[in-house]
Amino acid sequence: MGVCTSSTAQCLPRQSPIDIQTRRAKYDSSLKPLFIQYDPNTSKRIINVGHCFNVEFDDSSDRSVLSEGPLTSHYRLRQFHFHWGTSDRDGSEHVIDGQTYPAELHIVHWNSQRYSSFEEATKHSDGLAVIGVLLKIGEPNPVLQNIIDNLDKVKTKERTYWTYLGSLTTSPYSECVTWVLLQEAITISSEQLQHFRGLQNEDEEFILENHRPLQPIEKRLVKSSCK
Ligand SMILES: NS(=O)(=O)c1cc(F)cc(F)c1
Ligand SMILES: [Zn+2]
Repeated sequence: MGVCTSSTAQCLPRQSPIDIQTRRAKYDSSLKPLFIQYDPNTSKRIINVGHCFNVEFDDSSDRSVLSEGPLTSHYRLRQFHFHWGTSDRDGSEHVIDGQTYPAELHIVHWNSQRYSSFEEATKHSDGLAVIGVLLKIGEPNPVLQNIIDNLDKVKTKERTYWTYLGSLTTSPYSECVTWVLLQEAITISSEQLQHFRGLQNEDEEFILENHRPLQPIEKRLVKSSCK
């Protein structure tokens, strides 16, 4: 069945982002640790896509992959990007117990085990896996400063996470994403974050914010990898 890009009779909508109500998240002992293997040499370029900037990767082979966790296939790294707000008070897309964060990193992967391309994968309910990392204001983050060369430092040890079935948070909002939201935020300084708001879109207007409003959780269950 193809994915829904809006609520239709056949399927309850599974839109993103959502408010993660941690007390309602259910511990699932079958959830395995994430397996993240990134080769920084697969990074290609930074491109301004109008509403944000994407750091793109060479996804012509499985050199940078995500598997395990809630996933039953291996997913190939495609790009990462950020969402932010007009001030440090909000900007993240996901919200934790009603708490917004100043920004959110999305590391986008597509199911290269089952599909032949990113574009094809977005048409299927198990097509993408996006790691969401919340950013909080704190010390300047050297990794963010050089995130391209240090992507593998973003992965790492036993990270605990929430996971749920959702969608792209920008048009066409395809319901093709298994979301894996890390429970530990990383820091970014207010000055580093200010650089994001200096980006301009195709009309040379500053991109002051680019986060989508919260979407209804409907009947979905958020699972947690830890008690
Ligand atoms: N923001 S998001 O991670 O859901 C996303 C990822 C993507 F590859 C394409 C999109 F349009 C949106
Ligand atoms: Zn995103």
